[in-house]
Amino acid sequence: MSSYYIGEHLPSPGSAVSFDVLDKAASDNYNMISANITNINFETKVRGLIEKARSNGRTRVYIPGLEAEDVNIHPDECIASGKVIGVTSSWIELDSLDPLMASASRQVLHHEIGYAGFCGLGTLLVEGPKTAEKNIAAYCQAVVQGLAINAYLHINIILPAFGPSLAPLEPSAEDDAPFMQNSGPDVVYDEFTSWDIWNSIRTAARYTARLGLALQIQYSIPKLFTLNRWFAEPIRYLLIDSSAYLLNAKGYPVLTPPHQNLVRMYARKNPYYLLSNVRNTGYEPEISNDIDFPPLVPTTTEESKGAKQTASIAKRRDDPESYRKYLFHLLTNMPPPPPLDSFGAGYQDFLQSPLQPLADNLESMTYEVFEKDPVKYDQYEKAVKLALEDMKAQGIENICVAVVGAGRGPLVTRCIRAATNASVDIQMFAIEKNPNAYVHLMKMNRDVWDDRVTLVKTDMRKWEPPSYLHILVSELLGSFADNELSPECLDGVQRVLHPTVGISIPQSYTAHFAPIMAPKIHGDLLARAVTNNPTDVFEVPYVVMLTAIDFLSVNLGGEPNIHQAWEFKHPVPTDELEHEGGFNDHNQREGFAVFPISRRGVIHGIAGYFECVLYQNETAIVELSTRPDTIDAKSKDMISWFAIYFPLKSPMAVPDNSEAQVSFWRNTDGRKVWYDWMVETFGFIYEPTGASTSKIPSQGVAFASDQMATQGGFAPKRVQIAVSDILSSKKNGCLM
Ligand SMILES: C[S@@+](CC[C@H](N)C(=O)[O-])C[C@H]1O[C@@H](n2cnc3c(N)ncnc32)[C@H](O)[C@@H]1O
Repeated sequence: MSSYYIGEHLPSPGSAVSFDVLDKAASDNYNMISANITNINFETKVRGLIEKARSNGRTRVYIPGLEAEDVNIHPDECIASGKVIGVTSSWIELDSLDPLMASASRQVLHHEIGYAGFCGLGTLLVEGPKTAEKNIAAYCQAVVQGLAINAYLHINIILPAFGPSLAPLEPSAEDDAPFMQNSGPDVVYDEFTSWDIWNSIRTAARYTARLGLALQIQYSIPKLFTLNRWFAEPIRYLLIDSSAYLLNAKGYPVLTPPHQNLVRMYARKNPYYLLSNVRNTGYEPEISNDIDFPPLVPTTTEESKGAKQTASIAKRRDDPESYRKYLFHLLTNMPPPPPLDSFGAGYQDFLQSPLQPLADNLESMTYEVFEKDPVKYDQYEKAVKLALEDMKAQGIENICVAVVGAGRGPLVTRCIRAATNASVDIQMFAIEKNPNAYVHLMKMNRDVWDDRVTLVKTDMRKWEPPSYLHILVSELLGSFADNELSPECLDGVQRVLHPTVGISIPQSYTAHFAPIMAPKIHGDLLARAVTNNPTDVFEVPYVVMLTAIDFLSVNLGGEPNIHQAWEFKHPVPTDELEHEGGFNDHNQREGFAVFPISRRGVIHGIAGYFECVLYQNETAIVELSTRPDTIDAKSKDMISWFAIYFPLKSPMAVPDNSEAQVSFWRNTDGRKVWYDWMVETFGFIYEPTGASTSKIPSQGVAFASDQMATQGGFAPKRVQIAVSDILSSKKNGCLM
């Protein structure tokens, strides 16, 4: 059984929901229908009341509650079947600048929400504002009030994926009205206009999980950066209009390659699919100058209705099922997901506290999860083999290798295999402080390693080996490299390493960061902060499989800008380790970076990653990476680590062509380790040259600013927009 739910969107206010309607959709194999809650009768009644109030010179109107003749649905078996999604009236204008229309619309919406809840509907679709020109605040307020009417109902706002399609076609009569003076300067409609509207609504609704998106897909679809932006949002429904389809040579509806990519991309979010205008579409042959590829914007509204024709097909049969069939075919024939997606299924955007393997003893199941990684252990084996070959070439004999923090022993197995493959005899040690894992190591030694491994149950920092070690192999890395205290542990065991030829695998590791939009995670944290101390919620990092996110700073190729925060190298020079009065201060670090942001958005927090050099010689390097832009080159398909996320308490909006400066600190007092982080945002104003010569910082990619400076006689001046708190995980730091 497939888990794709495809329904038929029936937005006509005329049709009452009955088993006949459901049967009709079911006979075309649709899993559900969406239908208007109220009918044309109700619309006519309300419009009459508005006009009456207007002619009486009133600015308020009272809309009485619903009556039996006003509604399409009743609390019956149809609704109980769970196959009906309610749609509120699309003719209302919650954002109208006409107070009569706005107030009537709000009352209609609230009557419909109340009645939908009474009937037992769990989900509603609510038409979004029709343009961005009007009173978005009034729209937001009506929706937020609506959410409070029924605590269980989920509301999904219908918005087009393609922002410019919201631009008003012609000035409406209302535009002459005196209240127009409140509407401010003209709205520029661009790719993000629709997202701007959504951002206002969900911000006003405090990121509640009960508010989602029904994203409309039409013939014109946005560019990849806009699709990426929507991907970060809660797309619960994909509303695909028949106008998005073309007809193939046989007269069947198919989606264009860009539409197919869109569907495949959003399938990862598991939305419900609703197909609209698939019945009685009555296509006529039309001008076919755009038959091979869709234009970006339909030239007339007519063109956006109904499927496009190929030149060879005059008329398509009336076949509503064909739309569903095609979509189903597309969904069920997608390429298999990448390994991390299958491995992390169910963990997308799920917040976990980072492990503390030093302070806590891990359970077998946790080790078992690590051991499923198809790449990490191969990389370690390669690194150990290279190191052994290099030592052999230098004539070093009686090589001693220790895995420090051996867990259940997978790295020990790999070291033994590397030695066999490098034809080097080694003396093997396995050090583990977790007494339970140690039992498993004993079993492994007996059953797998022929008792050839010397096992020691101790904290590596206290280990006293019989002789110097040539190679210390460890895997103590967290999602931000050093956050599970690898530096502190390796410093403590470094004294056992051979002073001249001893090496550590890994040799070095680096922490990396980037500001991101993560509205889902922010919503989850807000919900947690209702019952928990906000410091414990917002001032701690989380390990998370970041999915519903958007990188706000990208390079010209669309790749995220991610910067290195700092590096640790092992072994550490002895004078650094042993200086007077040291309290682990050599493991303090700080780093900052400037991220140019060309397209507006909201910073919710900082994503963290790591890179690691396991072993490098003059000709080869073996590395690990969790950075989305380098993982494929360095350790493709590695799944052991999700990213780390450092939240901001208050989201920071950033305009087009701005910058975010992110600062990070790794702190320690000799007892524990913690991080501080802070974000500053900057915009640019332009002053005539001569008035100011303030220079944009070099990392700040000069956007329009440098061009203006040279071409138009203006110099850019960097001005601060906002500053976050300094957030600190000190209270919840890692014990050394
Ligand atoms: C992330 S696990 C890796 C386990 C195993 N090497 C693997 O790759 O599957 C880290 C291991 O190091 C151990 N460990 C952490 N700090 C230690 C210390 N100071 N001394 C000894 N073992 C330690 C933990 O108990 C844990 O078993």
